Amino acid sequence: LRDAEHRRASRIPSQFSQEESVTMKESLKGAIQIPTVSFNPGEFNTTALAEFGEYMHRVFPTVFRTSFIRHEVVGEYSHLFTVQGSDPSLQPYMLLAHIDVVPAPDQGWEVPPFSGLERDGFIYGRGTLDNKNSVMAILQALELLLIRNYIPRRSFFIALGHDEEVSGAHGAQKISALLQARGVQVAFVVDEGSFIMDGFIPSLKKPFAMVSVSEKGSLDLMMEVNSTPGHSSAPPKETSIGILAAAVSRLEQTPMPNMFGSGLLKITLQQLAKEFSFPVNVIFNNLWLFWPIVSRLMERDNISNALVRTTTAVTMFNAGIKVNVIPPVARATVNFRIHPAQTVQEVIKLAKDIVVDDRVQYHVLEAVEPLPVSPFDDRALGYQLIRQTIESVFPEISIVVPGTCIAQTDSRHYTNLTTGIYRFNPIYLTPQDFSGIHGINERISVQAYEMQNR
Ligand SMILES: CCCCCCCC/C=C\CCCCCCCC(=O)N[C@@H](CCCCN)C(=O)O
Ligand SMILES: [Zn+2]
Ligand SMILES: [Zn+2]
Repeated sequence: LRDAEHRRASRIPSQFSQEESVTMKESLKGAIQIPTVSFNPGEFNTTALAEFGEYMHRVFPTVFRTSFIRHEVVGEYSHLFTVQGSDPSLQPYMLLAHIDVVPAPDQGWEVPPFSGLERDGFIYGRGTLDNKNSVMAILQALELLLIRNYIPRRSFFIALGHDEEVSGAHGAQKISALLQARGVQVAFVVDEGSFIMDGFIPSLKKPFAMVSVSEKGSLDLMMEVNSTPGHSSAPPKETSIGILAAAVSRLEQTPMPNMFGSGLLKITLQQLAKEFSFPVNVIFNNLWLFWPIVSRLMERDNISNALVRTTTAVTMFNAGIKVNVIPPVARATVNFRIHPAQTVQEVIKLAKDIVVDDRVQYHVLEAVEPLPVSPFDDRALGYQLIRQTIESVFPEISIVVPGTCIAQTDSRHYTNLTTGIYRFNPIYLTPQDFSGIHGINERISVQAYEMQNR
């Protein structure tokens, strides 16, 4: 297609037809109803994952029968689509999303977490934000474009992992190795991991788009205390549970150092400065002077605190076998999210220096270093394309800033294919929405989902 024709053919109209709107939201609901839960590394709901594969064929028939799209199943349940563009001189890019979700017990939900029910303009359910919205929106947009005779100029890949929530070892890692073996290099990758932030900074009323150009590392550290079991009627002064509880409490009470001065956060705030009125704009423009006060303020809130330091979350604690038996062993697992200015080894040392108890043994279950910073200057193709796309789809958004993703994403498995790794979901997110991710009442507004399909 010539350029003008191509532009005409490839454009999705700003309004979807009534029928398209209904189809797209019903398709998302159907996806939520398939419980593709990842429980532990290597422990997935394989029946649901297989069903999800069949479901995609059913709701996106055009994607699967288009001659210039190759579909491959990788690692049994992950999916790789290669969409061949008309201009082979352009380096391809890649869109990522994941099919699996974290578990969701029914308690506390307004509607059952795998019902996909709609209430007051929202679709509820596990995966509506993390991350079946992206899986479905990417394929839905492609389906609609293909129906409108779209042929892309630039080739691209769509990689849908099935075990992101437990490591990505069977999905993303295998897809990345497969593409590397084929000699593929991509211009950039776009994954989940950031949003249009709405209400995250109290003095900023206007939402802003944050594209994550880096990602915190993580460390799952299991701490173990052993003690001699015996009759609880003649207990020792401290049990393994007591010793471990004290160690864990010291970790919780002693936050890791504030790293505000090192890293991207200063750039994020400087770029945001013009969105604020006096005096915050002056403060953000002069962080060399005001950083001590700003870094203190950021510590007050759980989300902004996660941007200034390595966080410590005690997520598992197991001990005891019977009420009248002194417990032989107590184990706790601590999940650290490592600030990009620190390393795994530094965090292990800091943890040991805080606990200072040689009765505690440490076992590293999983460790990932923080990710490098992807380019976000004027010549960075991926960043600039994402920025321009945000500005055109959301004209009311006046600023796009680079940031750091506080969670982990599958994109970390693709550093062998590109240096341009960007994390952004085109959705408005409030702090309340954020609490639904891995929490209760995860939901997406029908309107926001429709926008994600543009
Ligand atoms: C001054 C700016 C304030 C901005 C505040 C930023 C708020 C951050 C908001 C959203 C980030 C959410 C990211 C959602 C992605 C979730 C991905 C995820 O759950 N990944 C898992 C992977 C586990 C892999 C096994 N180790 C995870 O990180 O646990
Ligand atoms: Zn996710
Ligand atoms: Zn998640």
